[in-house]
Formats: sequence, structure tokens, C-alpha cells
Amino acid sequence: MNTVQHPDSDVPMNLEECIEHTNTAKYLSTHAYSKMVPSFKFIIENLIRIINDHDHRIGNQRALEFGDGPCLLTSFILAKKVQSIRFADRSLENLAAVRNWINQKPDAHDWSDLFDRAIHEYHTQTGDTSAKRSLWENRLREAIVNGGLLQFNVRAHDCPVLNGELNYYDIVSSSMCLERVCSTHLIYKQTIKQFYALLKENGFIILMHELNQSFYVENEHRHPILPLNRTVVIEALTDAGFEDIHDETQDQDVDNVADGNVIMIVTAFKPQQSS
Ligand SMILES: C[S@@+](CC[C@H](N)C(=O)[O-])C[C@H]1O[C@@H](n2cnc3c(N)ncnc32)[C@H](O)[C@@H]1O
Repeated sequence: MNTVQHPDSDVPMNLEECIEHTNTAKYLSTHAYSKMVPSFKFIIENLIRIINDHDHRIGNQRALEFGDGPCLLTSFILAKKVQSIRFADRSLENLAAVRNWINQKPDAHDWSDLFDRAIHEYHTQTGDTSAKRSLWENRLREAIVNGGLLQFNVRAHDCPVLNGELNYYDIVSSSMCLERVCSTHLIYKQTIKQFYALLKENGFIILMHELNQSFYVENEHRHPILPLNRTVVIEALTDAGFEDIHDETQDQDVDNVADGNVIMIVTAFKPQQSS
């Protein structure tokens, strides 16, 4: 049986128990953004800019979304570019929510407001008003069907995602996940090295973090978070071998649910000629 460390203690708990901690509906209603919070504006503007700026350099075959359930915003923007998105998360409930959306089930989460905002930003930045939500959504559905939904536990021995085929992805993206699943900076840095190995030459990494965060509250449990800062993140990317590292940050308010006071988006390329 796969085991993981309980976030509040050193006692391993089994994967099924861990999944019970997920509350997808609550996450979607409170975090998946019925209103435009400042961090969302920041994320959308930057992701659209990133994809546009690097349109000719980033490959268009395969992306990995690492720990992204049940959120579809990043995948939606990546689907403008790539044909296949492997959508991996620990929680079966999160993955079921994504599958419901792909299958257009009546109870699927409605992402249209956020997707419209992404399309509006795309129009603003490019002047191209031909992008229609229905077509873009179809691309996203196709891309996730091509890449597959994958349940995994990053802390399990021989994690199938981190130990996947080398030099495989054009893009690896992970948002607000590593600070929850890596218990030390050393493990964080090792994980970034594993991302590096999964990328093709000239592959592109996109990381989003809340910086200086020490806890979050979910289902009335207070969970510790690995506090990350800009130096640790840039160092991890540099040590792994990435180049052309670029980051954007924005201050954000802390509250009693989470105390990360800065949101960071950082991107980098795996060099063309890796040694
Ligand atoms: C804060 S959510 C971030 C979701 C999304 N990426 C976003 O930016 O809103 C953290 C994600 O990490 C995933 N996760 C937590 N522990 C994990 C583990 N041990 N292995 C894989 N994924 C895990 C959760 O299921 C969840 O989807």
C-alpha cells in the first residue's frame, strides 16, 4: 500500500486516508474563483504573456500538469499550445471533477467565467479576436484525453510521474503543489531536478508558488507548508541546470486560511544541448 506522511505528524498514513482530506467541491467554490481576485488577474496576464512570448520556442506536443486537480485554468491556457496534457493529481475526487468537465456532465464545475477572462486577456495581448471559447474548450478536452488523467502520490516510493519517461515533455507545469508535498528544501530541489529530467531539450517549466507561506487551513485542519522564498526557487532551478529563468511576483494579502504573502510565477528552459 502507498503511504504518505501525515501533514501534521511524522506518522505515515495510507493513501486512501489522505484522499479523504480532499474536498473538491469546497476547493472549487472557495478557490476556483467565482470572483476575480487580484492573484487571478496576475496569473492570467502572466500565463497568456508567457505562452505568447515563447510561442516559437516551446514545443507543442506534450505537457504535464503536476498536482493541478481540480483546477483547469493553467491547462486551458496551455491547450492553446499543446496537443496533449497529462493531468496528474493525488486526489481521485479532483480527477473525477475534471473528468466530469471533459464529459460535459450537468454537475461539472462551470469554468466559463474564468476561461472568458483568459480569452479576453489573449485578445488584449495579441489583437487576435478569432479565439472562441467553445473551440478552445474542445482543444482542452482533446488535450487531456490525449494525455490522460493520472492518479499519483508524489511521496510514494517510485512515484510513476516523477519516474516517468525521460526527455518526454515539452512543458512541465505545477502550481501551489510542491510547497505542500515537499517537506524540506532539499526534497524541493530534488523534485525540480526530476522535472528537469522529464523535459525534452529546450523544454519549458512553469512553477507557481505562494512564497513565505507556513500553513494553510483545509477542512478545518491546519496543515504546515514548506516556506519557499525567491532565492530557494531560483537556486533550485539553477542547480537543476535550467537557463533563461524569469520570474514575476505580486504581493498578496494574508488571511487566516493561508499566510503566503507573495505569489510567484517562474519559468525556465532546459538547455538545448544538455550535458
Ligand atoms: C493547493 S492545491 C493546488 C491545485 C492547483 N494546482 C491550483 O493551483 O489551484 C494542491 C494540489 O496538490 C495535490 N497534492 C497534494 N498532495 C499530493 C501528493 N502527495 N501527491 C500528488 N499530489 C498531491 C492536491 O491533490 C492538490 O490538487
